[in-house]
Amino acid sequence: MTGVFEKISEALHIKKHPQEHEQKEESAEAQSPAHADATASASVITSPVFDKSKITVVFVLGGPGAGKGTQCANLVQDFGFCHLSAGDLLRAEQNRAGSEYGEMIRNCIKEGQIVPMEVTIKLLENAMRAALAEERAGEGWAEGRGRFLIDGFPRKMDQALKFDEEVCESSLVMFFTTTEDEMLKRLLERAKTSGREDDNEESIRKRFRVYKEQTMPVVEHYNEQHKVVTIDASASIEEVHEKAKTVVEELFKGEIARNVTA
Ligand SMILES: Nc1ncnc2c1ncn2[C@@H]1O[C@H](COP(=O)(O)OP(=O)(O)OP(=O)(O)O)[C@@H](O)[C@H]1O
Ligand SMILES: O=c1ccn([C@@H]2O[C@H](COP(=O)(O)O)[C@@H](O)[C@H]2O)c(=O)[nH]1
Repeated sequence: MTGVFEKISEALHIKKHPQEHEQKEESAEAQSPAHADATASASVITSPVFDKSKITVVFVLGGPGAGKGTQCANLVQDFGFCHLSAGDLLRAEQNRAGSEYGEMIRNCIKEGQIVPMEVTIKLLENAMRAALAEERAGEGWAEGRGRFLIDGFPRKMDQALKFDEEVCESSLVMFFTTTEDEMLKRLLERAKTSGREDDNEESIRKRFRVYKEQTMPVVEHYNEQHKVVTIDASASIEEVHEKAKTVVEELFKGEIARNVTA
């Protein structure tokens, strides 16, 4: 029987990477799909696709409109990150001709609901592979290394657990906070030009509710792992940027203080 992940990979036109799970592929047994399903259900320890010692993953969380995307764009300029917005990847998949998930993604986004994790995680994994295959120049990208800002993900506990275990263990969570009133104001302003189907007051209220109910437990989870740096995003874009930049500088120097407010 083909696993859910394999079915989604096929549907998303995702090819298996030659380096993926090298140890598993060396084993003749592991080449049998039946065996793969059996081992998955037996919860045999799996190793992540990407090695944390080479690949830095920083999750960027915060409420809708807190300014995650804005700050990620700044940090790309500063540190040469590859910025992957889970929402952008889902919107691209929604609009991809022939996608069997298009309609489902559109509905979820409009309702502020979370798309089933298999889809989002496969899109992220695929985008990470593509970025690594580019063999980018610049700091942090030599010899199979890479640095990723994963924006607006994980939104739900199942995503967090699966990504860390099977794709790449995250190094840090940057958590941008401001008030709901401020986020609403920013999103309604963005709505004038964004063209996003969920930038309207009804969808925004739903997104706020999902954020509180499903994403806040993710922040709590990483807090328990001492991985969270909270950044007050109420200030100007440049002031928030300065704080975020310092956090990343400290991360790369190995001097970061965890579970702090920057
Ligand atoms: N510090 C800030 N002060 C004022 N406006 C801001 C600030 N940061 C971002 N904005 C503006 O607020 C809007 C939302 O920002 P952005 O798109 O970065 O948020 P986001 O957290 O990525 O939102 P979403 O989760 O909905 O994608 C944008 O129009 C942006 O220009
Ligand atoms: O992991 C994710 C991330 C996003 N979504 C859906 O996309 C929209 C928009 O996300 P933005 O980060 O604001 O661009 C979000 O409301 C969810 O519906 C998701 O399902 N899973």
